[in-house]
Amino acid sequence: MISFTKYLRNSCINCHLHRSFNRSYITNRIGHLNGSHNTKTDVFGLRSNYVTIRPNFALFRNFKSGTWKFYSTKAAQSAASSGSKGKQFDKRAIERLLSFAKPERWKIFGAVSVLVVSSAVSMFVPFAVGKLIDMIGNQLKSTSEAEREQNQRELNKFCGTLIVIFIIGGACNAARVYLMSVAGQRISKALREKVYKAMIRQETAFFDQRKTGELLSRLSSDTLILSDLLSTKVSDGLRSIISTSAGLSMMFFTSTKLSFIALAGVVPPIAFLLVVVGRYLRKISKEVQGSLAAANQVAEERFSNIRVVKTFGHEKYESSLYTQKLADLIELARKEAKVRAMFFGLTGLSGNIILVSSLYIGAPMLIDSTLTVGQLSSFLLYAGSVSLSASGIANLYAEVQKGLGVSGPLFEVLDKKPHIAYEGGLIPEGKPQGQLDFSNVSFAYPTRSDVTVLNGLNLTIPAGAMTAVVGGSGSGKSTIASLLLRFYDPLSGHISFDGRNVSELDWSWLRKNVALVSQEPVLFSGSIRDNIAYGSIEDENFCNVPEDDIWKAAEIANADKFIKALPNGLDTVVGERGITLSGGQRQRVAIARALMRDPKVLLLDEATSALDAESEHLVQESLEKIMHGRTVLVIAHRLSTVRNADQIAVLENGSVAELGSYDELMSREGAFKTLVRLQTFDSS
Ligand SMILES: Nc1ncnc2c1ncn2[C@@H]1O[C@H](COP(=O)(O)OP(=O)(O)OP(=O)(O)O)[C@@H](O)[C@H]1O
Repeated sequence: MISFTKYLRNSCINCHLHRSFNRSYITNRIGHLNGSHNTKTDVFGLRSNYVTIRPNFALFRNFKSGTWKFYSTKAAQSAASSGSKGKQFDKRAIERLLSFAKPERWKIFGAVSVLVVSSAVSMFVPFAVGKLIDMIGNQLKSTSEAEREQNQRELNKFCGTLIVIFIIGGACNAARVYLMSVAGQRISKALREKVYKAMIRQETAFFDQRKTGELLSRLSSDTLILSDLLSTKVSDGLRSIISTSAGLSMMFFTSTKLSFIALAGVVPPIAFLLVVVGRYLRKISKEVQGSLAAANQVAEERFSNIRVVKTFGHEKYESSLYTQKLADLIELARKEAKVRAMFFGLTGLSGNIILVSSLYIGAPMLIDSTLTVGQLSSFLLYAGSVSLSASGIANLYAEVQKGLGVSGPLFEVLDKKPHIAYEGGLIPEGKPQGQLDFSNVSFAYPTRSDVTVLNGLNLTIPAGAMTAVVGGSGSGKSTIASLLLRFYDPLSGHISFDGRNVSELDWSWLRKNVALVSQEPVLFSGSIRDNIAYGSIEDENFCNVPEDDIWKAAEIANADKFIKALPNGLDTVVGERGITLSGGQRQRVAIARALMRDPKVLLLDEATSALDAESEHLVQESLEKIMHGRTVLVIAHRLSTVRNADQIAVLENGSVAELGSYDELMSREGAFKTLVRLQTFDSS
């Protein structure tokens, strides 16, 4: 892998992506063709990414097997245009889609069984109508009273049988709809569960690279399209297939000659259209979903930051932005509608052509008595029903193409293995001490890989002591906390906890022992009780956390008094992101939440910087109470807060420029003193 990376770096000198090539870039989607960016990663229609390393060759990586292969780019492109590998992808994708329906197989089997019965009943109708017409004709032609009575008895008997058959058909139809919609709901639930699970386990970089609206769209609308396809659409499609086959058989049974003539001119062009339009619909459906996700993204982001919108009075602008996104969506939907309309118009036209030509050719057959009026009527009704159900098949085909278009991005999420393993890893025995070491750590954010944030950083954070990290804005102070929590992994070097590389440690063990209280803590929209209990490690569902423990944490965090003063106490609902609490109250609830797990290491990302003097005092007091016996790393944005630190590290150009106590650093003419001077000057 390393030699390959170097090879790419050397061969793609114009491209910054390849210059900063690393494993995650290869596994993420990059497509370069002949030196230029090409975002069409699915050249083979397979789950593979490719990069061109010479004008005539492309390198592919198969997502599933993880293997790399060389292909000539020509072969790759012709394979893509011929769609040969695309068919392989279709087959695999369809198999995979069907596997989602597998747990509901008995419901689907039941639905298909009743579907066969209800379709048989529907197909019986034209035959019955033809027979009724002929029976009524015989009745009219009856010459004697006895013959008329006999014909009437037969007619009554036939009508009675018909009613029973129709009741059975109706009941079967109702059962089919019920079973399929229940199955659809359950498939949708299972799909959403799977996708949500896959998403939430991804590393932080995954969320940096994607927008919330896009993820929500995948979760809600894409899964709905697929479950609808696997239940209702498949069931309707099957009904159409059965009706078409039965209708065609009955047409041939009624008159072979008439069937051949009527169908020959219509079926081939329709079949051709079906394929062309289906492929187009698939492409456009993917675009429609993408556009819908973009519109959702705008709404989601604006609603969750509604105060910013209100502060700047940009309601009008935001409305027009959303309207613009909807206009993009409508434009695509209009294209889709046009193709669908053309297609269904043509299928309708073909149905009418079949009807008229059958009448035109059938009339002489009535005259020479090779066909009765009843038979011709049955034939016409069968032809009508075939043309209707054929458009049902076309619809199924279109829906399958749409589903395939949607399934690609969804499968991508399901298949994506998080770079940072969620489970497994080492769980050290005994009580942790809490010593942290950064050894030669270099780091760049995955979304901005060409900007080095930490550059060979070395820092030891002794157990049980307080270390402060200071530095200019954007110098990487908060990044240190993110790396300690393994939101990201360093590009090189390593971070250890009690001498053990954190990348080897069990993730949840690490999270139990390292807690973060950040500048602007976010609470969830439940009650204060729920929010504090969220920090507990004793109870997985946080419902049975003892109230005493919650009060104890609240007391240490100086939150107990304000909670008691609220009419609903611990059960006060805090609103989305804790919006109904003041900044200081939110901060103290967040401290109580962190305390619930009694962490050995406490990361304080300037927890008091956003507060007024009184709140700051309360929060500071609570922090001092909880620091004892823990390793504390304070990420300080204001230098006045670091006087009590055992050591202060000054960050500059991604590494530690100075290290020492407050007095030591102030006695030198160094980076820290310059920072203090700047800040004193600023504040004066
Ligand atoms: N998720 C991210 N993706 C890409 N770049 C990021 C991300 N978070 C931070 N950065 C960049 O990394 C650099 C260091 O950011 P960091 O938040 O660690 O700085 P800081 O020292 O804590 O700054 P401040 O004191 O202003 O909070 C900045 O240039 C910032 O723009």
